[in-house]
Amino acid sequence: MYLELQQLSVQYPGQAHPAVNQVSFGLKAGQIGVLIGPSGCGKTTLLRATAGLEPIHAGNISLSGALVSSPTQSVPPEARHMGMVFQDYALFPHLDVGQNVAFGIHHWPTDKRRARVADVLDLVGLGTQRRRYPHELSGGQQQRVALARALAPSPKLLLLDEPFSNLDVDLRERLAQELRTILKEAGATALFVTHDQLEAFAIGDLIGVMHEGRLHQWADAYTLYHRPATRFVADFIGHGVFAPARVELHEENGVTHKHVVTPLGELHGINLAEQDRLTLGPCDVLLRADDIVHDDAATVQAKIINKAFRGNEFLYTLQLKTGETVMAHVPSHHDHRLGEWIGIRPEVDHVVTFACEPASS
Ligand SMILES: Nc1ncnc2c1ncn2[C@@H]1O[C@H](COP(=O)(O)OP(=O)(O)OP(=O)(O)O)[C@@H](O)[C@H]1O
Repeated sequence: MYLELQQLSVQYPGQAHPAVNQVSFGLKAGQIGVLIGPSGCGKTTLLRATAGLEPIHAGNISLSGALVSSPTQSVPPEARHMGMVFQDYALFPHLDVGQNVAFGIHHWPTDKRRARVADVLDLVGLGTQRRRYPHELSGGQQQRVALARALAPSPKLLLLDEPFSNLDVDLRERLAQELRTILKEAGATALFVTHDQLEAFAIGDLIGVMHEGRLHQWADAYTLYHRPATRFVADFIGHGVFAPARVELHEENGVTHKHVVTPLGELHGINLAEQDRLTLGPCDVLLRADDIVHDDAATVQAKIINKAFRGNEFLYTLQLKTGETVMAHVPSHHDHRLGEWIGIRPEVDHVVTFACEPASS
């Protein structure tokens, strides 16, 4: 691995619990990793430890085969050759765009420096803005200047901490796509922190979900969504609910299968690898909004108790006769009223179950 964190723990003085607790993951050169999790889960602390800005208490961090952090050894931040981009663009207001971008390479020979500034400004789409000052630029443009400045010295690793959080939602989504393209073109290895899933999905090759200092899962977006390793990940990523269910044996044509009995009916056709993972008996099954199909012919009826228009579809919150609540994505031409009963059936590609948890009061 190019960047490797092993059993990393960081604890602030006077705090009862570590802010980062035994976290391990790796990135290959050129990969983009994203850390996502609720406020206070330890994302920024992990990023700062990687940059060498926080001492670590256990474990180690290595970059490009060299140890940069351990409890007894720490390469100073400036010697790690990492670039950083934060949410406040931190541009120098009295320097123009070109001078801002040249800041980290001021010791380079003039010709080489000019060429590099022009290259990275082109890369971020600001090739014609070199002479402008930060206050003459939009927030999105300023953030691209900050990115160009961080990329200019060709850092070994780029660290980005919620760089778009001061920007409006539309711009954030566009910049997230652009950022991925720019980083891939630059061949940069990057670690990005956000609390926004869409941003994480748009940017990351690998995404780590953190909660209370722990890394619950480190995987690509598809796996996080379809194979969440913990209840926390299942809950945090995507819309869905846990419904009480039972894994039972079922015989058909002399062959025994496992199937899952849910309040919406039985989930059949579970592939063999998935069946192996299922333990017989009671469980909670994850039902995502896209696992529930609206079907007038279905035997299970549910009452619409909430609906949110999302352009091409509605997100309906539905209550079953048995009292459970599920969610469903339904094409937006099926515009039903609140309180109406509609037919639904499960169409689950990946069955995800967890051990039962007592219902919270
Ligand atoms: N300098 C500090 N001293 C003591 N505790 C701190 C310090 N910085 C952060 N913490 C605590 O460490 C934990 C992790 O904080 P951190 O800022 O890493 O979380 P985060 O996931 O980045 O949150 P956010 O999304 O709100 O920025 C929190 O409980 C926080 O209160």
